[in-house]
Amino acid sequence: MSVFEASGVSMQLGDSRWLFKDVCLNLEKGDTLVLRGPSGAGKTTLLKCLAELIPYSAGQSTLNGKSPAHFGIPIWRSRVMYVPQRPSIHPGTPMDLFNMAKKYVSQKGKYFDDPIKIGNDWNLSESHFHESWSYLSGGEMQRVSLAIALALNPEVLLLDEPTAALDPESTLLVEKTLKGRTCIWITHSPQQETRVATKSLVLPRLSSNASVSDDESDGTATELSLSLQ
Ligand SMILES: Nc1ncnc2c1ncn2[C@@H]1O[C@H](COP(=O)(O)OP(=O)(O)OP(=O)(O)O)[C@@H](O)[C@H]1O
Repeated sequence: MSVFEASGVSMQLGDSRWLFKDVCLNLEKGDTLVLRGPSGAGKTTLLKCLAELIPYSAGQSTLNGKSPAHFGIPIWRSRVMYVPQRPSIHPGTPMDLFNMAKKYVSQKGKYFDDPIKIGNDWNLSESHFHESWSYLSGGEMQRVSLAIALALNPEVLLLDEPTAALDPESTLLVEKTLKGRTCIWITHSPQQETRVATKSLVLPRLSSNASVSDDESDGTATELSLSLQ
């Protein structure tokens, strides 16, 4: 059985144009599905829909055969976790965020990894996790956020250009760590797709002129916030 399945996922914009229509995908354990397509095709929006961070027009997803309603939306978001390309700036330190997020995702038998250990593999030091977010560079922030998401051990990671801010060396280190994680991975790099994909999906651009903000969060989207947008 697939770990994660989505079928018929569609998003119609306010002026009735379709951003994407009837998206179907499935992930077996350990799959990396690369999601690519032109800018504005709706890749980020699709990941947010799959994480149940924003409402969508049609379609459904299941995790281990069970619907978001079965888990409840906050638990779903902790199991099917969206990791934004650019994390928002948070108050406090990355470890404050990790400790806060742990409380939200805590379930019986839940196991957490150490984000600092993960970060060490990516040339980050412990101090990066204990200083204010605002002191981190873009690339440090991206790795720290990703390390926190990994340490929370979601079943499915929804990765929005997870190495976009990284140099080539860090990119390869992150790819190595992510190998074997069940994930959907947005990238614009064909080379990266060749390295990481076990399957691919292209989202075509249906709507050429979408302009409304995509911030339709229902307000509870970010309790966990690695979905921190
Ligand atoms: N609810 C909405 N109403 C209207 N437009 C929307 C809505 N949600 C998203 N859009 C628009 O749809 C487009 C798709 O945005 P999205 O960020 O998902 O694309 P993308 O494929 O990830 O692009 P990129 O590769 O540039 O990151 C954007 O123009 C966005 O503003």
